[in-house]
Amino acid sequence: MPAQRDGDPAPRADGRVRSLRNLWRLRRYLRPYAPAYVLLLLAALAATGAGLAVPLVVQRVVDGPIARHDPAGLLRLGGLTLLLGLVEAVLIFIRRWSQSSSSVGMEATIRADLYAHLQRLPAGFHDRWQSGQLLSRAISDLSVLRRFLSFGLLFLVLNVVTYVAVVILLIRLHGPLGLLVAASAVPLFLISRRFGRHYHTSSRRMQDQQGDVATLVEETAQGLRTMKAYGRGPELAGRFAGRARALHDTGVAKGALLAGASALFDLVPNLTLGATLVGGATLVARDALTIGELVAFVSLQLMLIWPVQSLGWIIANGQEAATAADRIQEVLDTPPSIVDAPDAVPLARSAVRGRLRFEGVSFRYPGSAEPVLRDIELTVEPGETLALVGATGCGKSTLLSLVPRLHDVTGGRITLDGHDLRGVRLDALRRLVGVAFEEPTLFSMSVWENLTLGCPDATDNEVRAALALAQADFAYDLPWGLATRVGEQGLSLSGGQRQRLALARAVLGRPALLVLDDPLSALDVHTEALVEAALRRVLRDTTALLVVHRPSTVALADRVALLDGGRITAVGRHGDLLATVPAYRAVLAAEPAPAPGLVRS
Ligand SMILES: Nc1ncnc2c1ncn2[C@@H]1O[C@H](COP(=O)(O)OP(=O)(O)OP(=O)(O)O)[C@@H](O)[C@H]1O
Repeated sequence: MPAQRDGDPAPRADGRVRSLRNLWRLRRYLRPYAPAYVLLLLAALAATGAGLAVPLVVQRVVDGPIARHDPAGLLRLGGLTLLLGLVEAVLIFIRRWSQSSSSVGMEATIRADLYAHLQRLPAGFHDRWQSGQLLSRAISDLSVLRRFLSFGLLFLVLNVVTYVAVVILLIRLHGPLGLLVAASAVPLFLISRRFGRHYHTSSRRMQDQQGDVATLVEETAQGLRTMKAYGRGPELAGRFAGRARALHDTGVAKGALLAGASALFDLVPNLTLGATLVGGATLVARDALTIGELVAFVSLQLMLIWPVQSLGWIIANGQEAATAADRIQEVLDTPPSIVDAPDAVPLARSAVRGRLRFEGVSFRYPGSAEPVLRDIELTVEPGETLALVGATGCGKSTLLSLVPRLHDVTGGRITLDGHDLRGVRLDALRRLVGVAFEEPTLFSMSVWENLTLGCPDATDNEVRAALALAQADFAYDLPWGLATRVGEQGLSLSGGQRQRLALARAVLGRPALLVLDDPLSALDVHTEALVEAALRRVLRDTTALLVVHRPSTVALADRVALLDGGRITAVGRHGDLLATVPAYRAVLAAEPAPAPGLVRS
């Protein structure tokens, strides 16, 4: 669910139909398992048939060998009953075995598709969606679907078949009594419809609330240190308790709905059984029915109790699965907006000189009224290093994010050696561009894997050179060297260490374009000087765009561009701008900002 829709959703009137349609759309995942499903359905139906045959054999035992005192006949029919029981047990084993392997396989395939799709979705999608909502869809919604595919769906088919078969047998045994049992389907249908409607609303609410709780737990785990430092534990605990209580209340309401429906599903077959017992006994007294037929009738009717009683659970499971399918399709139906154009070209590293041009570039975040960037005209020549300077929040990181196409421009175009970036294959573009963000994210994998993320075939020497450049040789001294697994988001490393690893990752493989967001901000003065000296060597023959906050880092750049109010208001050498542009001086030297109009454009 997008972040804006935090809280209880308001299910729309057509919600149930849409959910069921979404459940039906997942049938493509069933296809590879069709043979297994046919096998398990046949096994289940045969097992039900064997089970249904038992009361009919019992009828023959009562009316035949028992009435006629025939021990040989009793032995024969007793043996047949035993055989039927054995066959039923074997068939149930086959059903359960093939059922669990198919449903687990389907769950894994849907999860893999969901994960692959999440990766294809642009950064803008992830900005809007809470990660807990995505987590709960990938984990708990898929488990609900697995349960439905392995039990709910099967028992829905099986129970309907059992119900119809038993009713036909009952009508054949005694027409009027059989029709009485058949008539009990009417109240069952009405109860099911009403229950299904209410349960759908509750289950959607509960699954969304589970996502909200997952989001809060995830945020708390990530921001634990900030939370503790500010002593906000009790407040967050209060917020968590509120959401957990809402989830609990929905769960209780859902449970109450299921309990009410289950009681009715229990009552209807028992009332019908009472009525047929009275009617059947009367018929036996009038010799219109044999005792054996009555025993068979009642035994068969008893076989309806479980299918009807389980109806509440099956409907609940089906509704939850439909809601889960709805929530999963909401993600799968979001089209990846940043994709390869049909005629996209794969630019090879060797063919790239590295002339980067922003031509009338504008950018507005989805849902925002105002553009963050307007009419950006900027050229970075091959091998040149251009620093972007500007007040906080003026759009520097946004401008950088347009180069590897994390977002697409909403106006104008960006070209690399004259090629519009949207016409370059994404995989090629992302190999050409080395990126280090302001917040250096490391994944919970080894240092080596983190470093070679964009360059999986890097050699030992290349990695060593990148680490040396970023002054990150400390990685070799970690307990297992480069094989050391860094914790979630690299939290076991200091901010400066993480930043140096992220810088090494960006420069590894000598990309044609380097895009660095304040790459030295977390380093001490001494390390900064060392990294700067090494970086200067790399930057000599790489086109680079750097976001810079500190005057010391500006020294790395050949030219500087000042971003102000979403526009480039000055471009030039650091010394020149410092001397002639008061706004530039204000940003870098913490002088008071000049009045508008004094800025050179
Ligand atoms: N995902 C987003 N959705 C909507 N608005 C955003 C998003 N990310 C950033 N913004 C807005 O865009 C503007 C520019 O943000 P950006 O991060 O590019 O600024 P910045 O110059 O890099 O700031 P800083 O120097 O503090 O890092 C800000 O007003 C910010 O609120």
